[in-house]
Amino acid sequence: MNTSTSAHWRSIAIVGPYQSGKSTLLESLLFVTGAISRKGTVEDGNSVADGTAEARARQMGVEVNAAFAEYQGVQLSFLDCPGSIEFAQETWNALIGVDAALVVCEPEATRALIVAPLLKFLDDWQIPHVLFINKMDRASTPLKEVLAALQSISSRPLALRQFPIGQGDRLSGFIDLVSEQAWQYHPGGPPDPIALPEIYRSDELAARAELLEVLAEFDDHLLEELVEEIEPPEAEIRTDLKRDLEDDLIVPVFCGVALRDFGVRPLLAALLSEVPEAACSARHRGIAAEGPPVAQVLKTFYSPQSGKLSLVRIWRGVLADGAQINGARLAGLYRLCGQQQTALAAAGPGEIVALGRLEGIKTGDTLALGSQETPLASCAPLTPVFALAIAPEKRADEVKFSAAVAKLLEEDPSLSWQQNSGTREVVLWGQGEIHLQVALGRLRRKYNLPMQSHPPQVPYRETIRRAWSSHGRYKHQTGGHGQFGDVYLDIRPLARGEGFQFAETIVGGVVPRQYVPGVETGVREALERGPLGYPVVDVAVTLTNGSYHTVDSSEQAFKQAARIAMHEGLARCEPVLLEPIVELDVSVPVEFTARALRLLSGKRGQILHYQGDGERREWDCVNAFLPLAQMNEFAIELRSLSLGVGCFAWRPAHLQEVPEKLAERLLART
Ligand SMILES: Nc1nc2c(ncn2[C@@H]2O[C@H](COP(=O)(O)OP(=O)(O)OP(=O)(O)O)[C@@H](O)[C@H]2O)c(=O)[nH]1
Repeated sequence: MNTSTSAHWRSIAIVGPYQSGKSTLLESLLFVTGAISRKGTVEDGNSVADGTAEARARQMGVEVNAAFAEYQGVQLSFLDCPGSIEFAQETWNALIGVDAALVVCEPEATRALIVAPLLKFLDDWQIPHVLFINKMDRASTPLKEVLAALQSISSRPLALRQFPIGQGDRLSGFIDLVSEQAWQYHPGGPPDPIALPEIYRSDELAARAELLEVLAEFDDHLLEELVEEIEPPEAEIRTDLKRDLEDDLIVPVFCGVALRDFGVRPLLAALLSEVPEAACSARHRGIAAEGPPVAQVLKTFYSPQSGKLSLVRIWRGVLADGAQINGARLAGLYRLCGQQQTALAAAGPGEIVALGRLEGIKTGDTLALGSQETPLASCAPLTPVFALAIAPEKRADEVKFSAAVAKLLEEDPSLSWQQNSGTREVVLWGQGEIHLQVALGRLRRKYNLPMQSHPPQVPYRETIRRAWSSHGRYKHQTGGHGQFGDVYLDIRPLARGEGFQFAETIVGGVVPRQYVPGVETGVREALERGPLGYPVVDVAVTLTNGSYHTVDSSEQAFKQAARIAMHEGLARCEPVLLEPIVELDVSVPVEFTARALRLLSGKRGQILHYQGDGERREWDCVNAFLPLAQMNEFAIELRSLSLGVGCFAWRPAHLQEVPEKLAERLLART
């Protein structure tokens, strides 16, 4: 293998909505290229992409899978990415390291919107992409309508490359709109050339004219030819197609049936001839052609055979096993194809390989050999929106818990965890219930750490509505010298968010100075658990009076007296329950705005305002307050009402009184 030239490498991420057929398409691509001799299926759990137990159990992609094929002298790296929005971080991280994305979608106009977040990401990062409309054997909507729906969410013009012959279960072939050659699908082999059926002639001409018009937008010479009704040479069209994809100006569209390998060969041919070469992609990312090796980590994972592996895209130079990179020594360099690892001595620009045991290196990091390299842009971790309280099933496992969770988080940057001091729970945060259940499954399988989980407790607080002057006296006689403390405390509510204030207005030394800290400690301790059972906030306490005993008084005795005064006083101050409120920025397509607003209101949310999303046409951004207790359900229901594309960012806002009836119900449960 020649590792010094990038001309023979193409790396392609296979992305698209949940269950659109990405893994099936990968299987077909590997079969057609001869990388595998027998096709597996997702249902049987034996496809290349069904590597992990979690993916097999759920029959869905839950992480990026790398595969490799060599075809017509070109080495192809494929990254099959999960489609579920809950695993979007995996997909985003992988996308920044490829030459192009192959977006697989279904032939349904009503579901085109699901592709919108993906297309936005590709546009934002200027990643060239090709669309493959899969499952054409099930298409019931005319292709024209599907294309119109997809065009409405793509900022780049779509360039249809094939016109299907037949529809749905009558699909029999396609017409290549560049060569105008018609092909008949041939189950189990390449398509056969056929004469262009006359009944398709006018549709074909119209579709071809549209393709040429799209290309002419970026080529004045072609435009002149079209105006003068000169038939452009095929070579000119092909040159335009290659250049326009390289420059991310157009989105070529192919269609087929991945399950039956229909349309996969012409797609492959276009990938080979039109996807930018590795050096071209590096140039677009601003990486100079000359210089020491540079690579970027697209994914981190732990494998039973090799320990920590970092899947990297090599942008420049050659990496050799054993080399020093970012202060760590490369211990193993592998090409991946599903679960198969092939050890290599070195790998060159354009390749996607796994590097062994790069301690201290994380996903997104830039690896540079030699001089200081400016870090390449990487994806920020997604805001976690769903939480579960977790604990090892067996107490004895608590020791290995932290190390295992640290590895889990290294593998998946969209997870995070926190020890909630108020509720004493360990809370795992992620992108949704399936995401967290997959993470827990991984803890069980990889680290032999069975976990239990449940919805986290809400860190309620309490406060008081009215002031009270309270008296506490602690007097204790135990044989020798006794304990005596006596205090008068004014307890009053503070405005929300003001926390706690302590003051004293003692005159005449009725409580000696050295005992005042004891009083404050007693007050603070009493506030840790108020009459309703939760920490008390937004309270001011003033020590106004008291008395002492020259022998029996101590700081400890005054602390006890303060606790007594607080416990008795707080109960008379009309304690009320407070709940944490978060502020949300919800993004939804305009057709779902009304339902999102209703969902927020139905969950006790308070809508602050909403307006058009500055970044996306036909999307709204709703700003609202929502009780934290409702956030898990909100995350699930928002997705389900918006074809999975509605999303939100959030931040803690403030505490707010729980409505009386609800508070009664909550308190009755505790
Ligand atoms: N009829 C038909 N079914 C297909 C085709 N391609 C895939 N499927 C089926 O669609 C389902 C989903 O296919 P997958 O390949 O797992 O889809 P995926 O996009 O990889 O799924 P995720 O990674 O979970 O998003 C499976 O039942 C496939 O058999 C196709 O061309 N035609």
